[in-house]
Amino acid sequence: MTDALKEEVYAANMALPRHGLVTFTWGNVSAIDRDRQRVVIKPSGISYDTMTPEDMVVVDMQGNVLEGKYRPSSDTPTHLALYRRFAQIGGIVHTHSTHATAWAQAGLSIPALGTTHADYFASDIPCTRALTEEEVNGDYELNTGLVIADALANSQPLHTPGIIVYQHGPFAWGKTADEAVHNAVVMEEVAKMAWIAHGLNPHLTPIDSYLMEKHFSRKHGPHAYYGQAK
Ligand SMILES: O=C(CO)[C@@H](O)[C@@H](O)COP(=O)(O)O
Repeated sequence: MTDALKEEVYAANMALPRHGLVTFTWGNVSAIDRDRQRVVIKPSGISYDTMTPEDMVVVDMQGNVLEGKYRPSSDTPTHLALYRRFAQIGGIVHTHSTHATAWAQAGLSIPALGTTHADYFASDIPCTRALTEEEVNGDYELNTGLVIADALANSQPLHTPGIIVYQHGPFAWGKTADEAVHNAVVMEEVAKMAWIAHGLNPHLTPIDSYLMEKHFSRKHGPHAYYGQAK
């Protein structure tokens, strides 16, 4: 595996504590080398304080370790399920960032309420359904990826590059690991803004579709975004 991708994934993982998105060893970032069908991901349970680029783990698309002295992140099957389903995705982030996780625990999608949201996400940030007892007791991480993929089935995943898994937490993605981290930071910020806005005005309404279209299209080009009421 080229060391460049390990360096990129290492730098993206180190951005998680820097942006306050993780505590202890929570969270993980990966990136895919689609030409070689390999994924580089954070090692499981290793402190960000001591982590190095050489600690990044390289796995094949079935999750077999190809390089690395540590176990790959416990969420590796979730990352792989998304890479297999969505060819546009190049990097994935999972965190337990406080406000996005709170919306996940409440079972509520993060509503699109303003232009900060609309600059990055073309709709509400959906909350998945609950996993069934069988899905939880089976391969939980793989089933989490499949539930996310099903929730995104009718959308362009780079138009809303994030989702919250019910009673678990946020996953974000992008064309690169760095873009995925950027989207994860924005997701946490708009989750916090939406929580505060709801407290200020429980009767607030979603962003108007023409304002959503104006902002998202300005950054991402014309698109048929989806999901907004009105
Ligand atoms: O969500 C969880 C655990 O619930 C994991 O993302 C978190 O503990 C990080 O695990 P890894 O260190 O990536 O194996």
